[in-house]
Amino acid sequence: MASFMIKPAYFRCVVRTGRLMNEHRTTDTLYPGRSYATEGDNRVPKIYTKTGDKGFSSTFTGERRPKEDHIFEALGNTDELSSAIGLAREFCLDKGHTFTYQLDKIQCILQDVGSNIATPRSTARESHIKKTTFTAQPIADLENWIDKFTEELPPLTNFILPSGGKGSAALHLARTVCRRAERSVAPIVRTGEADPDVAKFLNRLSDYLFTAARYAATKEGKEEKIYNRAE
Ligand SMILES: Nc1ncnc2c1ncn2[C@@H]1O[C@H](COP(=O)(O)OP(=O)(O)OP(=O)(O)O)[C@@H](O)[C@H]1O
Repeated sequence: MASFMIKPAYFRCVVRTGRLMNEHRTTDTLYPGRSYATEGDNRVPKIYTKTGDKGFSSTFTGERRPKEDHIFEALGNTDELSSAIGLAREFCLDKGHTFTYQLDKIQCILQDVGSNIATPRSTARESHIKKTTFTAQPIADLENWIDKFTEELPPLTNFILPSGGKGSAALHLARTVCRRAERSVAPIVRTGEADPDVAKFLNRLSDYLFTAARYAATKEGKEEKIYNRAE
């Protein structure tokens, strides 16, 4: 019988299923096609299944694809993005920035992004689609946060170089990873395999990260380096 457990590995495929041990665990790491622990099963599950050793892995729809498939590329980039945001968040927490709750929320949304990418529409059943639907609300949230930051920022008059303190520089780095995630998601969305709002979210997220980086530098009173053309 198929059942599910938590796997704290690097990519997190969010599966909302009635078969979960705890219904509220909607952002846990769950993998399709696995034999997972069920309620009352006290065995300590192993993190490795070895099923990926030959260079193939599974989509949420159960397809086996080579690890260099554009789906795993996009999943890896999304995962890297969440890690980069996690690091930036730590630096921002150290400085007492009040917007870190937004980074928390974004990391959760990135789980949903991953779930949507991991569920190619061509092989998805209705139940898969239902569990991995991506909504447009997070895009509106990002726009709202960007607008609020912008109200407090000096206008942009020069090219800004990644700088402005550790939090700011880390947010800039996350922005560049976000751009890569966006590039890798583009072909998947174009072929109709993932939701267009996923691409839209990533596009808006890089603007958010840019603005948040500037905001962090401003609040910390740190100088943002600007581009100077070499004479
Ligand atoms: N190299 C990778 N980059 C990005 N995503 C991956 C990669 N490998 C697997 N995935 C995705 O992440 C999910 C969980 O990763 P996991 O490491 O469990 O996969 P695996 O390599 O197939 O299995 P195992 O590590 O147990 O042999 C997979 O089901 C797949 O969707």
